[in-house]
Amino acid sequence: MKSAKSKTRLNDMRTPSRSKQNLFQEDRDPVHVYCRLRPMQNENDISCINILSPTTIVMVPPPTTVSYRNENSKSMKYTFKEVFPPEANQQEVFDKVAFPLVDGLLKQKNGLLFTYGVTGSGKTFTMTGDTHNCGILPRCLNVIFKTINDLQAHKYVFKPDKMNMFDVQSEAEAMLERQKELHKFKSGRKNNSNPDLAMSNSDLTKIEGINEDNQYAVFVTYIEIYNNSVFDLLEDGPPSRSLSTKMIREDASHKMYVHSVTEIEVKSAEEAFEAFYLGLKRKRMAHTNLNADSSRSHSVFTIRLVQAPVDQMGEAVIQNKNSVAISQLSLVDLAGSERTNRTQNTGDRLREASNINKSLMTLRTCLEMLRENQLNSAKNKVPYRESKITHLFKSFFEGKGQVRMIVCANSRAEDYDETLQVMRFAELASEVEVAKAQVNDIASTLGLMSGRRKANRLFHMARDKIERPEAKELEIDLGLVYSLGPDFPSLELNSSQAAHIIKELMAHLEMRISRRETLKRILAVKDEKFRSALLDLQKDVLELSSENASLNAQLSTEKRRNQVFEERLTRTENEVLSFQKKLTEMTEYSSTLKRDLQEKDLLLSQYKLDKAKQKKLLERKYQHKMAAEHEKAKEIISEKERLENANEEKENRLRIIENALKDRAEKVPRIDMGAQTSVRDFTPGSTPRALPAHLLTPFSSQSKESSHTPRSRRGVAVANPRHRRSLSADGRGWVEHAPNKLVPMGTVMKPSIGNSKLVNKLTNVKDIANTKISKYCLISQEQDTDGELETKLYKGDIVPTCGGGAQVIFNDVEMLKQFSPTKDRESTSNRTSGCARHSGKRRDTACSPPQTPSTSKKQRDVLSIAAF
Ligand SMILES: Nc1ncnc2c1ncn2[C@@H]1O[C@H](COP(=O)(O)OP(=O)(O)OP(=O)(O)O)[C@@H](O)[C@H]1O
Repeated sequence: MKSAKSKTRLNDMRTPSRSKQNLFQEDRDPVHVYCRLRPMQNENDISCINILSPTTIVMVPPPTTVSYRNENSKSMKYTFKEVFPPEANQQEVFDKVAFPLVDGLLKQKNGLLFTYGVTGSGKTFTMTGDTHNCGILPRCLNVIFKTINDLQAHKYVFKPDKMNMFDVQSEAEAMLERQKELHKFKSGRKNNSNPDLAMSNSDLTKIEGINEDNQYAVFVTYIEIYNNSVFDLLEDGPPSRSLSTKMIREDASHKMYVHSVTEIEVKSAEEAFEAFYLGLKRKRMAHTNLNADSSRSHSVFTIRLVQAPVDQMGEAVIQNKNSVAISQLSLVDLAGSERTNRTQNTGDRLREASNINKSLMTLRTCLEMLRENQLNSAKNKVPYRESKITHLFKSFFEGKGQVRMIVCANSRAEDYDETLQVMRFAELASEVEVAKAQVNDIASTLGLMSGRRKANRLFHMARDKIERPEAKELEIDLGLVYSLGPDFPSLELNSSQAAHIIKELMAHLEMRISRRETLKRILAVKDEKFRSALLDLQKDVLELSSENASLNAQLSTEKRRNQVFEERLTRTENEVLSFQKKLTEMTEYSSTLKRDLQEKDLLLSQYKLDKAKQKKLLERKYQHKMAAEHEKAKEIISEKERLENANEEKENRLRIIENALKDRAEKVPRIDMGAQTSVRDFTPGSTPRALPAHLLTPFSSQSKESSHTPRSRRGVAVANPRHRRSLSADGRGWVEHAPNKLVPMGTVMKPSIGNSKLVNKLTNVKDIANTKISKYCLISQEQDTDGELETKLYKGDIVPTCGGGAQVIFNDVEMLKQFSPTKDRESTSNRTSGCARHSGKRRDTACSPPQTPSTSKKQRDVLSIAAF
């Protein structure tokens, strides 16, 4: 539904804003942006890009895309220099986009062409092509070599000086290098032709109007920018070797270049393409090592055309470095932009993707800044250095030349969101302007006439004609130049005037003799001159050769120094790079630590808040408890007073009974004194046999003692039958209540109750409201403050209640603890003072903890009364 709606809303379409201000100045050219749509992979795919005109497309957001949701389903219109439909072939694209750049290259203008787009949109196809459809790169090479075919300088006449410029070598030096190369060539060279890529043989276009008085040479470099590091793909060595990183530097004319990159001089399109394929193989190998594929890096193939005028004779290149003109065409296949969350990349792939996106982002920022500066005459610093690709492009955007961009797009719906970003980038790029290149006619500045090469060619043709066999028939009399005079007069003596003939002959001979003398003198003079000139020359030669030797020595010293400086510079640059890397890592690490610290601070403050809350809660609880304890204490004191009063009353009554018994005993005659035991003979622990059991309570002895000695709980406790273990489990019925499973402690003294009923839960009142059961014991195990396991037995009497239930009156607590005999004896002895020890293990009874008697009593009195 929504999709149909969006397709009908062409009214909503908007043309991207473009300020025309200052755009078409005479000396500036905008970046030409072309759009190429690739064919759909599947017939069923729905296209989201429609071509409105040869220069305009409309992007219709499919309903599944983020843009559809965020931007109110608006269709977007984008305008380009030209739009290539899916049916457009490689030749068309080359003719419209790259041919003008090649034309410029041959006429000393720099050019940059880059393909940009989402992964799989056809960038590599457009730039390189495949087996049957060769791309822009091979076509450019073809046209270049087709044009300069006869005008090429001999190999090694131009030699890179490693500072992005070229030296001009003499023919002899160049020949020497050629011979060296021939030797290398013989010793083994591999065929680098590629079965997957094709060179176009059909393209026989030749560019007209180039300077025929120049000699040309073509050099190629091939680099890739992977994870923001530059690698030389034509570096010497086997393809499997890992590549070293290169620096980007600025040359004397402020052009950016890759320092110490391998620059190969190529003499044919095939040779150039072979170099390209060698680099491609290297790239694939390097990426296989990194477990990645080719689209994960930006690759830059640069063609540098070097040209210099020939001399006056039209024969050889002028041996002057300043007369060399260099132009370059960089063909850039940018890595595909992609959304990392769509591709679900992780690890190395995620790092690659983020580096690609970062560099494309920097490119975008640079273009934005440039446009801003150009539109508002501002001087904002363009951040070229933030990424290697923009750093390398700096000379194109800031220098002079032509910049072309092909936006490759896949019209399928899945790519819509990313393609939209690409289109926005393209829109931005088309608003940037680049200064037009100016051509310098070096020959005219050197005062050379045009047509030198042509004249030289004609001269050679004429000489060839002269050297042909038919030319040998021509008679050229060189004898006249050095003759001693005219021919001899007639010597025939056949008349009377013979004397006259003799005179003439004599005169002729005298003239010849004098001429001979003159010639001899001239010869001698010339001979002398020649000799002295030869001597001078020899002297000069000697001087020059010694000078040459010293200059050579100086040169080699300088070269060595230069090399040392170069090495030092490279080392320093590497160090700077590694320091920068470290700095970035450390900055990242420090920001991670800061984040951690902040998180921990937050946690700590949260923890402190919680603690404060807890403390307040505990304080409130403590206050409530204390209040309750005060109340309880008051109740206990009053209960105690009541019990003491009752006790006193009982004692009084006992005393009365005792007195009465005494009186009776005195009155009754003694029958068997041995069988009777007097009350006075009662000692704690013994059982008076003659008295009724209910009278032989501790109270009797206690009361007796109390009349003589001050009351002491400790004394009582020793004799208290309740503290004897044998009585812990007397013959009465017990309810043993163990809510939790007991941990076996392996003690000698185990809580063991004979006549007992074991319950885990007290849910049934019949468990205790039973006439056979009168005692209750609650068993609990817990850790004490030292972490030792402590078993407590809370004992009490079961008293039936009037409602038919029962209540337990707790009256005793037994504790069982274990200590290691080796554990901190002193502290243990302090802690266990007043406690019994049994072969390293200790058993406490209810009064065992070091308490004052009153505290102990209090503890017993405080025992709660539980009703069931
Ligand atoms: N115009 C076209 N005509 C025919 N096939 C094409 C066209 N464009 C692209 N293709 C095919 O689409 C596939 C992907 O293209 P290509 O490798 O050029 O994409 P890419 O944009 O370079 O991707 P990456 O960024 O991942 O390198 C290739 O198989 C290519 O042959």
